[in-house]
Amino acid sequence: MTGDHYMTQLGSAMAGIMFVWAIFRQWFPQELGEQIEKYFHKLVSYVYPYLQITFHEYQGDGFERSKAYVTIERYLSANSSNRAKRLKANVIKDCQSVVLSMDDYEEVTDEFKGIKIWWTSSKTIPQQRSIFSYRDDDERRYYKLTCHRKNRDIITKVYLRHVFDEGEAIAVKTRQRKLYTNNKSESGGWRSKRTMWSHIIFEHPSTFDTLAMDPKKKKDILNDLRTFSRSKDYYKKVGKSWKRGYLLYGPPGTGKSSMIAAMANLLEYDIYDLELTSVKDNTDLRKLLIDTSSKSIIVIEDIDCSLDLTGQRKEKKEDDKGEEKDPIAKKAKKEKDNDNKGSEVTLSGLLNFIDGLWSACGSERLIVFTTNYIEKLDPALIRRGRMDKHIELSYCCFEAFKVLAKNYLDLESHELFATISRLLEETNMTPADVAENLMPKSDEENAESCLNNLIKSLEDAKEEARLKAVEEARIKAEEEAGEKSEENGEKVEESEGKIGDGEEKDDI
Ligand SMILES: Nc1ncnc2c1ncn2[C@@H]1O[C@H](COP(=O)(O)OP(=O)(O)OP(=O)(O)O)[C@@H](O)[C@H]1O
Repeated sequence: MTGDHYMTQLGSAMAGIMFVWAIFRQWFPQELGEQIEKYFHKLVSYVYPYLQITFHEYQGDGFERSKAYVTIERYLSANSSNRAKRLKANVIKDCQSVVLSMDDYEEVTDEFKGIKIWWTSSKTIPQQRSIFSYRDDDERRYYKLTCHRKNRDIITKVYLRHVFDEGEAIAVKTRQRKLYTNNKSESGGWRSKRTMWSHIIFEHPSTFDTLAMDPKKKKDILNDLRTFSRSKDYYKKVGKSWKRGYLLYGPPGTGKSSMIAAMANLLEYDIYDLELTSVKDNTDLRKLLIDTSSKSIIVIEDIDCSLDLTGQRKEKKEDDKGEEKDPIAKKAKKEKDNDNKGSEVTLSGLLNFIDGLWSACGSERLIVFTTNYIEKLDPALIRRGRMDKHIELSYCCFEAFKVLAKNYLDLESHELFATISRLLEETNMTPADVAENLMPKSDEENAESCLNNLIKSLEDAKEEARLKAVEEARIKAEEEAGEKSEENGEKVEESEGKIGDGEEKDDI
């Protein structure tokens, strides 16, 4: 019999004796009972110098699994399950991977700073239960930690912290990331209708490797993001909440959404895609903010179109039919009106959302605004400190094209690259359009034909731009000519007027 096994057996025997004693204790006079207990505990501590800590899967009447239990489960799965003889398999991430954990009544050992720790998995089964009422979820599982009592302090203060930290780190690595969006909740009638987050699994393939942009700019953004994610202590030291604002601006199709996905993939954050027009008012906005988690990116796309944030509300359409008499129809109309009523979020509400007191709840968050028209935004909204980094995503340059050629055609160089480089300098084309041209449309197309397609499109775009410029110049010239002839006309009238005046004078 091994020492470990002896320890477990002895532990079980002690627990058994305690159980029997609890039944018979009532038959003993109180003083005698206390004496027996005192000496029994002395005996236990003499023959059984171990400390045991139990972590139950469910606590009290709770329906949610205890966080400590789940974290320990993850820690043991990663650290000790290879030593357990019987394992349970849990499939995660849509059948993409399997996580193994200890099966019931298994025991594994762990070592921490030279100290041995035993972990056992067990379960309690309710006593009164008919065969028909048996359900697997009636069982209540628990983990039991056993260690030598002399190590009590280091185990309770240091080892358990280590287990929880490691378990949480594993959770971050293995969790399925989510893409949230806000919808109006239908429950509770129109009075309590408020926006709530709903989510799907986030699986966007965009990364900084696939993002086509100036490499220097890309490196700068990567450094900024990595520094941010490592700066928990720094933010605490300077007294700032741990969040950072990014403003992404540029024409449609230059990669703003792709960059947000790449950011989330780099930092392993969730995304909250906030549709401001569906947010009822500032209170609703605050509630949504409170419901976001740490390690996330809160995105407001096309912020310039989201709301009229200058303080003016869109005029409510008047119903021409007049007051509704029927109470049911009246209520339905009221509900409809309420639904159609535009968002009442104001600029100050949004500013509060970004950097007010409430914005500090939760931490490690990026707030990203995107716009096609930076000049339309209120300066207060995008000043540094709120939107810490302004990133312009622009038309495709040659360096960005090289990334796309590598992604789409597996090409690092080609004799046509020189022509493409010249044309990209002369013409504005978005990375989205370049990518579309590089994508083979049939089995007959190869890398060279795709490059030729791109060249043709660039030449067409160049010609289109030339014709547009000529047309604009013509219109401008016509306008100027019109203005001049108007001016001349006025001058002639003026001078005729003067002559007229003179004639009148002469007549007098
Ligand atoms: N910089 C880029 N790098 C790689 N792919 C890009 C880039 N820009 C655009 N694309 C491609 O074009 C598609 C559209 O780009 P994306 O939605 O990111 O642009 P956007 O700037 O967010 O546009 P919008 O302002 O209309 O929302 C993407 O799916 C991607 O395939």
